[in-house]
Amino acid sequence: MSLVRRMRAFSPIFQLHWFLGITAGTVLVVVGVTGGLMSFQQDILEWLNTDTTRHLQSDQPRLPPQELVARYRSANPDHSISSLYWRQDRPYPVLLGYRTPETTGRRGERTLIDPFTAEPMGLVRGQWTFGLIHQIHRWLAAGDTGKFIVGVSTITLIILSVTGLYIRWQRRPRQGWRWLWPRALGGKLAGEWHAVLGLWALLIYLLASLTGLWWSFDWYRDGARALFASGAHAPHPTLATPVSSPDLARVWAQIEPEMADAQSVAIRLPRQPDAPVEIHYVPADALHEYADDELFVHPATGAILGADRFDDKSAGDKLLASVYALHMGAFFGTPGIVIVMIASFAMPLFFVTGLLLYLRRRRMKRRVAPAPQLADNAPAGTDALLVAYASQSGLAERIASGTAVALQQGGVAVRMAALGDLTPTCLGSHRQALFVVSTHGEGDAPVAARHFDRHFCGTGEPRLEQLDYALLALGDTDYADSYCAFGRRLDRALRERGARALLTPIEVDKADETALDHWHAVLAHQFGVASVKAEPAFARWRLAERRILNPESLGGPTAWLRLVPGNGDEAAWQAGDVVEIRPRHAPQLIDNWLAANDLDPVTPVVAHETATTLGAALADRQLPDTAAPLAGNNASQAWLDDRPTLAARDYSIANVDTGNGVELVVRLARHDGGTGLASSWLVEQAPLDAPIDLRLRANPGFRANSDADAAPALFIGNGTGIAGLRGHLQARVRAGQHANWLIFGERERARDFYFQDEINAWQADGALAHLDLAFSRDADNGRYVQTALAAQAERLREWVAAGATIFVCGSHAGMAPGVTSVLVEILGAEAVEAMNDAQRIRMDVY
Ligand SMILES: Cc1cc2nc3c(=O)[nH]c(=O)nc-3n(C[C@H](O)[C@H](O)[C@H](O)COP(=O)(O)O)c2cc1C
Repeated sequence: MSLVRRMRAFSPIFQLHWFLGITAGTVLVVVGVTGGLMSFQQDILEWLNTDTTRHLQSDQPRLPPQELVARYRSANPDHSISSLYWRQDRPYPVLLGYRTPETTGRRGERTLIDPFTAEPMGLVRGQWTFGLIHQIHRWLAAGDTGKFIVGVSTITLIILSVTGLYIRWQRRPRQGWRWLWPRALGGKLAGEWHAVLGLWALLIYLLASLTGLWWSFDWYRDGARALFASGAHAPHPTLATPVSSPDLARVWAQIEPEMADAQSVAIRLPRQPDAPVEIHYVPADALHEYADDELFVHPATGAILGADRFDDKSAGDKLLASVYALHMGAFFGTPGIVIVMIASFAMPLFFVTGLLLYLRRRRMKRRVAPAPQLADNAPAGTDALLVAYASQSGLAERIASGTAVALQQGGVAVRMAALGDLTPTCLGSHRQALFVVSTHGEGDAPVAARHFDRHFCGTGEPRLEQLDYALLALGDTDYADSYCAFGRRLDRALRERGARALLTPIEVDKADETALDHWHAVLAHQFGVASVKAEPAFARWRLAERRILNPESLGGPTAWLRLVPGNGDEAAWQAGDVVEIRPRHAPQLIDNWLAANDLDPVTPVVAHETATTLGAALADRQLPDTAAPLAGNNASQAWLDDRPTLAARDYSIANVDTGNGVELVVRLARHDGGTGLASSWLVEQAPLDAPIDLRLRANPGFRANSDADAAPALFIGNGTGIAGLRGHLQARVRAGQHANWLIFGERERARDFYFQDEINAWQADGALAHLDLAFSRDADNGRYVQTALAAQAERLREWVAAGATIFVCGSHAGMAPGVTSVLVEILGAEAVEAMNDAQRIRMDVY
């Protein structure tokens, strides 16, 4: 079976594993720990009672059984003795079974007596505790209900062991036996330890649970007997002449030589006059300490009437007689007991590491970049204001959501929806709507709204005469031929259907704040609310680490950066998300500009609600070529207030959220006039620890959709596009999703293979099923990622057929259109369109 097919089959098994682990885990922890405590019960009891049992170590001859019985009887004339049991391999009292006229139970009463005096002995210390531990282990100290719960949890342990093995097998690294060993040490690898220790403990858990069921369910015991018992038993002799009172002295005289070096001896006195005395003893060379032989002895003469020896049993009977020894590990001697004990005590470890893994998965799934939450206050029918958005990289969605929340807080009933989730008919049920949409590709709608675009813009039906609307179109004037093309198309289509514009559509070039302020202001006025601005603020982060990834590259330097939130602030994101960073001018540049304009850098001003100096405040403001002469007391402040802030730049987050901040991959942008403001600041100028104004943003077009987790994934990207791909790959590798295929391209393998070690390690561990590299300037491999993709047409078809999602990250110029045309060529335009509609092609291109 190919890897992708295996991955598809794998998911339900994974779900079952964690579901059972979470639900039955607590019971298994209790059963495991109590089982572990019982492993050396005998030794612990002896140790606890050393003062009362020390004399039992003596070499003095012990009283023979008949003497013990005689003395006990004289002290307890109304006790009818039924059995004697003693160990000869350790200092332990004799366990005497008896019945009194009041005894009702089948097993009768038991007491411990001194083997030298027949005086009663109590093993007081610890006995009650172990009794309770035993109760909990078998019944959770809750009778039949507890017994049933333990039984079901034991079955669960079997399923957990088998599914765990299957999961580990599916995720095994390709190389040799390395999957039997954790990849590295460390706290973050809880999952690795969970899997590998689980693998080692697997046989023990299977053994303990398969044998443990013996005591849980009658049907299991009967089934095991039906399966393994031979049915052949030594005949239980009956005496021709009944004996009213056994002659224990004769019996013992007959068997004593055979018992001399036995580990333990049990004598059961007959309850019927025609029954023999039964002797159970464990010979010195027994297979294990529960492999006992049985003798039937004539109660009057001591003659041996028959024997049922462990060695003579069939293999199946031996197995059945060894269930307890197997369960305890005693079947394999002391090392077996120790191993079972360790595995039992390790049960909480599996539960805790499993729970951590589960919580981490949930956290990774749930964590979203901060966006205002909209309460559901929309009444049914037409009265709610519809706020519809179409967003590729999250900006339109965030603006829509901020607008919706602010309006709602101002008392307006609001319903928010993605445009792609609406039908034209659905629009017909609203009287008022706001549209916030961006344009992507070459004048296209964001991917999630393309279906809507095809069916709405152009048909003219149904009519929307009841609808009043306002529209915010996001775009970029660098796309001169298609500036805000989708927004304009939508506006035209709405008007053609008879909808009325509440205001002239507002177009926003490169997230321009002035245009956004205008949008917020007119809406506040239109709906009579105080303010509609609800954009999250930039937070102060810190540059913690920076490394150049491509020293001596033919292209510009590309830096790997790690930024951490300041003041212990919380930050959370999902793979695929982006950060917006507001850049800063180099201090030297500001000094020069201030000097050229004859302004005093230390003039006190207020910026971002903080008192500071003009020089510091200008760091994130757009600087005009020249400043008009400033006069008057408050001139500097008023002038500063009019200076727009520098536009924020988007960067794909290159790592999964582990609480260590965000990682970015930034290339120094070069153009005619020099280097890019933001990139040169991040790559070259900002010193370590420099403050960075940063805002996290959900990136809906590039996050994994809800089905992508379980499906195979193909990652295609070039240059700094590795950032967005790496975030996803890390998330999948951590979640154990190994059906990953990476196609990465840059200039030269020797200098531009970013994250080479990490990628190679994934491949070696089997976490990356395929890796195709395309280095355009390499003599032997000179090609682009789209060429590398075209060369794998067959595999592409197979992966897509298996449900793969395709993630594309990197340049909009060349790479993204090139990849799209190869996809169309290999899969067909219709299939690509269907994949887009199903959100199985995820794009983060720039
Ligand atoms: C690959 C790409 C293609 C784009 N194409 C256009 C375009 O054709 N016309 C336009 O006005 N803006 C275009 N833009 C700019 C986006 O519309 C603009 O960045 C917008 O703020 C994105 O909003 P969103 O994050 O909600 O998708 C493009 C942006 C990218 C990254």
